[in-house]
Amino acid sequence: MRSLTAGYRRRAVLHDLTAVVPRARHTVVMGANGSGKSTLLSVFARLVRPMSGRLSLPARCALVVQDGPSAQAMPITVRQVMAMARWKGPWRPATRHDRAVVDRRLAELGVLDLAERQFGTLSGGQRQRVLVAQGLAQEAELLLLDEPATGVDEAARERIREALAAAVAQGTTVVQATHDRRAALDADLCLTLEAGRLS
Ligand SMILES: Nc1ncnc2c1ncn2[C@@H]1O[C@H](COP(=O)(O)OP(=O)(O)OP(=O)(O)O)[C@@H](O)[C@H]1O
Repeated sequence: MRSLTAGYRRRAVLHDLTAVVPRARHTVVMGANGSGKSTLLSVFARLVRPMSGRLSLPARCALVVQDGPSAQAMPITVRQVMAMARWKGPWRPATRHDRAVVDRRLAELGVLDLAERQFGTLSGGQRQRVLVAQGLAQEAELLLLDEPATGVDEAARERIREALAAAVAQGTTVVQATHDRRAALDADLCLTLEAGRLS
């Protein structure tokens, strides 16, 4: 991104950001509440359009949003949440390969045994792991995660760390917004936002 400015309606939240996010590496975005981390991920996910500046993005990206009431209210099973990750259109049913990818990702995050459960009945940490598995199952070039380790215990956090490291080793570019200093230490690059500017 070069001289990137973005925000909502006419109000800029991110100001004049210039940085290179390295391909097939793990980048973390840190900063205080309201500094613009989620907004930056939304720009990368093409949900928020830049007001000015330049941005070059890979074709396919996946976004793991923060768990919240709307996710919990979905009346669907974990397996159906995962099916969304592999959805290719109404006339293209899931293949054996799709099912294998889903099972592998659920197992990787330690939640395969929850596959038939209603998503909304899981604990917060279990839902969070399913959402990370859903992001990974999309096999996108760019994987964006908004505070994926919020509310998860140390063992689950470790699973998420390992799963993201494995994805990076396989060529995925991972960008993660986090308040977790440990995640920042493990990352290849740390972008720090202060009131919408890179510091
Ligand atoms: N949909 C929206 N419409 C208008 N303003 C928004 C919207 N989303 C975020 N903002 C504003 O943009 C600014 C940055 O918010 P953002 O959610 O990007 O910060 P953050 O660093 O992710 O915060 P947190 O650590 O609390 O998740 C805040 O002032 C916020 O009020």
